[in-house]
Amino acid sequence: MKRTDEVWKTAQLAQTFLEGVRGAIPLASEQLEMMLRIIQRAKSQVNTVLDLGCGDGILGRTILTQYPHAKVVFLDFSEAMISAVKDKLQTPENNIEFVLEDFGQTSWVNSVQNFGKFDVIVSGFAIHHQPDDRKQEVYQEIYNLLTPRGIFLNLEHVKSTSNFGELVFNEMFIDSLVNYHHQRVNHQSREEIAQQYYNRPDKEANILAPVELQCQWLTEMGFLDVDCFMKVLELALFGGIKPQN
Ligand SMILES: C[S@@+](CC[C@H](N)C(=O)[O-])C[C@H]1O[C@@H](n2cnc3c(N)ncnc32)[C@H](O)[C@@H]1O
Repeated sequence: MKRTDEVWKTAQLAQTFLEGVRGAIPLASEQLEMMLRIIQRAKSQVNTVLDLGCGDGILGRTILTQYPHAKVVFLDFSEAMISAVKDKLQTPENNIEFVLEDFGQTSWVNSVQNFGKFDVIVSGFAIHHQPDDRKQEVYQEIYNLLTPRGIFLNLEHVKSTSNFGELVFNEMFIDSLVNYHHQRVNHQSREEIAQQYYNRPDKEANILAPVELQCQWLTEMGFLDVDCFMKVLELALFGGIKPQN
């Protein structure tokens, strides 16, 4: 099967996403707050973190604000994204690692194994580029990389269970893009922004799965306390905890 996710390796898409889309994601700050709240409740100590498909490292960098001494591994297969993390971290500490790797291939695990197991693994809007079989393998690989009681949280674009839900999601996202761009003195019309949204180069790379199904996979794999902790239409924060033994 032809891979559609590799469009993300281009510097142009990295720039478009980071400058024109990431900040427009509806309820983005609430999602980050919820992620931190769940991690804080699940873990009294966080020593090691993996941000899988990190982009500019927004998830890992948010965790660092609460756990500044944690070792954080930022993994992405786009060089442009890895340099964006480096720029945004400003003063890279010794405890930060960057890994240029493709988690679509099972070999990515070898590149992070030498950092030991992780207390927290987070991923944002990245795993949905994999076909469902590979998504499940990635979740199993994540499970194997966690410490006992380690937590996995996936902030993800998930599939609506109805066309109606998809329609409402698309409208909400376009409204959010319009507000975001108009605040930045980009006065494109709603129609132009909607056109760009429906024809975006990464659209074909989305292989969405319903959050209920993905939570079921995690439960069957052995994760505990599996839940969809937050969901607004197609944007969901879900995950689970690896058992002690
Ligand atoms: C939509 S962006 C999200 C970035 C970031 N996690 C966030 O929440 O803003 C998806 C990211 O996943 C990365 N990505 C997609 N597929 C990947 C793969 N197979 N291996 C490594 N990185 C991947 C892309 O390069 C991109 O940085």
